Amino acid sequence: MDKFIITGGNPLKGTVPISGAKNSAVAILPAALLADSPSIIDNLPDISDIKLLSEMIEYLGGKVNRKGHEICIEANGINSFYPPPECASQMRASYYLIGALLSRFKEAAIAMPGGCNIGVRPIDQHIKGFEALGAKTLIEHGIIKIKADKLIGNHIYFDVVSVGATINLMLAACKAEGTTILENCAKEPHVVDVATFLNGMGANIKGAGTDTIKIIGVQDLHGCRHSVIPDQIEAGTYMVAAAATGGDVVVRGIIPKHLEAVMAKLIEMGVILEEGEDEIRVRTKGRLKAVDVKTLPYPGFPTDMQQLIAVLLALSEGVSIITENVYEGRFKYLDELKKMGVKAKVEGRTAVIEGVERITGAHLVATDLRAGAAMIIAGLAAQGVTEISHIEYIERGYESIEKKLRALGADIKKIK
Ligand SMILES: CC(=O)N[C@H]1[C@@H](OP(=O)(O)OP(=O)(O)OC[C@H]2O[C@@H](n3ccc(=O)[nH]c3=O)[C@H](O)[C@@H]2O)O[C@H](CO)[C@@H](O)[C@@H]1O
Ligand SMILES: C=C(OP(=O)(O)O)C(=O)O
Repeated sequence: MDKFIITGGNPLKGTVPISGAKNSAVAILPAALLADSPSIIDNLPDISDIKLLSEMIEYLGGKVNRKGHEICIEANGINSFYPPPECASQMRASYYLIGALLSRFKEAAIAMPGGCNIGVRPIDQHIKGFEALGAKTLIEHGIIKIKADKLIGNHIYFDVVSVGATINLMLAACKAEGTTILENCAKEPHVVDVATFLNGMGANIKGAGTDTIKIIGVQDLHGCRHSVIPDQIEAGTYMVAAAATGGDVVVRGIIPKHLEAVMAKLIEMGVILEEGEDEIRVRTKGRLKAVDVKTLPYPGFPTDMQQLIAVLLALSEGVSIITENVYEGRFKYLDELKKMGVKAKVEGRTAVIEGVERITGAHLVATDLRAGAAMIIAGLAAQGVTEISHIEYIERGYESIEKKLRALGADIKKIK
């Protein structure tokens, strides 16, 4: 089992390139299965979720050819609709194979998705949507079996704002007969990115990025070229790491607009930000101030940044309150951080964090992707040595994190 060993105390300095967005890329690969000719996707992040998804597509009979950050996907050879359950259950985004296979082949059988253990993560809204298009579903022995004679457009209202359900229904509806209207949709940048890719393939999707998406079904989709948008959560991670270590870092290759909620909170804390066209410079002067944070769907403060900003709040002056509105189980990591001297109390969906002046290195277990990244930031800001195990969670979503941090002057190494 690999571990990260971090000796804290070095302020991060320099420029860090941001990779393609995990949550966009994991939907775009399944979307490519809808086309009857190859698609070429670039700016693909080199992360384990993408490797696993590529393996599942190959297992189904698709051709996947990856060179660095570019991948070519050809789906005409697909002859199985049953990805290995042990793979599908390892990651959240395997649920996009349901929408994609249903759309093109009218059939799929997929293990219930896994992903970060951050609370209850049902997929009832996905299933409600598929059924509204005419599919029949059966869940047996942990496998979702879904079939349709044909898919017919419908009016679907989501009871909760869900990224996964919004994207999955775009996948399922874009080749359905007639028009589908999706209401109460997620508006995250990755929803827009997937719609852009599908429209590039010949789909007719309007309104992605707003509450209502209209999809007029088309018969055929063709492959196209697409570049994945930058990962705003990876960018936010390095921004917080820069601030937590009192560094001076330029986060480059990003879309600053996607980070507005994160920037607003950092500015409120006293972080100095300079925004360029595709970059943000992050610096600090003196101790940061405590602030309250409430997570919300986009354009609100992203839940995926909650664990990361918590480390900064833990080192700030005063008491901060975090309200986690998306996942009720996303505070487990605070128990690990307490080993470093972090002061926090959790009650339901609220965490009260009392800022301390210093934290100290400890042996920590990464409990999920962002928890692991938060532990890295804490280790970089702490006095002494921090050891983090179960880093496979971190590698699900961060490309070469230790190399990028080392290039910024961090003392971090990966050991077997
Ligand atoms: C692969 C991927 O893109 N993962 C992201 C995606 O996860 P994911 O797509 O799983 O998250 P959703 O947006 O669907 O979940 C939002 C909320 O809706 C609830 N819900 C969701 C679907 C459903 O059918 N029923 C239901 O009740 C969930 O329990 C949660 O409380 O969006 C989350 C919210 O921004 C992010 O934290 C994840 O990083
Ligand atoms: C929760 C996350 O990922 P996933 O939905 O893939 O588990 C995340 O990216 O923070």
